[in-house]
Amino acid sequence: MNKIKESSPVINVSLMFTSLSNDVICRSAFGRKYIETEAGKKFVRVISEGQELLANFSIGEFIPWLSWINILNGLNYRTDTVLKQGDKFLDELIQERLSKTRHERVSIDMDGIKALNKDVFGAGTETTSAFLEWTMTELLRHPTIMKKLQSEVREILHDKQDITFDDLERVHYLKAVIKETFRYQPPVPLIPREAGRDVKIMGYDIAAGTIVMINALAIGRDPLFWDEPENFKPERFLNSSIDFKGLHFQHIPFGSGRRICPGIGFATALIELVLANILHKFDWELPGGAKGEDLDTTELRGLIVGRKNPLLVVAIPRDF
Ligand code: HEM
Repeated sequence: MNKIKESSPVINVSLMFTSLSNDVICRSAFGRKYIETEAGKKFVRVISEGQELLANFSIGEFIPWLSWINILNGLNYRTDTVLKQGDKFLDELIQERLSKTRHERVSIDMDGIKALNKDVFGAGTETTSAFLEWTMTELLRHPTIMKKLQSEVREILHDKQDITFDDLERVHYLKAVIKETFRYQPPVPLIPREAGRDVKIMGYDIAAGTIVMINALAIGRDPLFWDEPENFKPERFLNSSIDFKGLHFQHIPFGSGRRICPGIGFATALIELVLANILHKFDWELPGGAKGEDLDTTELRGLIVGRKNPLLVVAIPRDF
């Protein structure tokens, strides 16, 4: 909150959300912040490039005898470089931690530790910051919803500075806004699955081993399940039991089944806390009196879909 106050009136909130989720995940996964170090910044770039590469079309995966194309177009080289750079950062980090910690009953090898760290960092940072970006985008595009949400948060929190998890039990409209953003703009729109055996789904034969993409974005905007799906309307969740915890298949921003996102509780707590804080303590406007409806909403291409262009906003601190 202090960083927002100290920054110039126009804030790049995209950058702010990225460094915030990096800090929180690094402290949980690695035990300390890394974003301010050169190595940490490089690792963030490596993870971003890794996400971008994952979204690339790799012809060799679909037509194995054409996999030489991945050599010619540089895909193999880029993938190899990214993997090596990520490995180097984690090697150094783990060695540093091992030298400082007493490790008596360690039953996990280096590759295991690295894989877990990569999983948590890769899956937890960009998803969370992309989600926060989209929530602020939609709130700025819908000033009435922003006002209603701020009224709720401020009525419940009064002049309280430190928001606790107990306070978050009572912010029902905030929870509805979060569910609606997940429906309207899920940070992971496509969820991959591999068919474990030959199956027939809705008349289609799917052979064992086929990769199937489940389109969470399209499901979230399907008029079969949702009223006015193209409108951002958090009220739809106020008297509804529909949640995103994997039991309601029309709303699956975290996936579902045995591979559902294990960070769902972590992410939800973080998102609620961040949004309650920034909406309680600041008013938000677009620079130069720009109107919300004109706000650019171009998406970044990738496995995790955030905004293509950073979100620039004016933050006005509230007097308590
Ligand atoms: C807004 C935030 C987040 C969203 C939208 C999100 C979404 C997802 C989705 C859709 C999947 C694939 C699930 C499936 O295949 O059914 C996934 C997997 C995963 N997520 Fe998240 N996630 C978020 C935050 C986090 C956080 C904060 C962490 C860790 C602290 C995390 C850790 C993971 C891991 C490790 C996997 C892989 C699980 C596996 O393959 O078994 N995620 N996430």
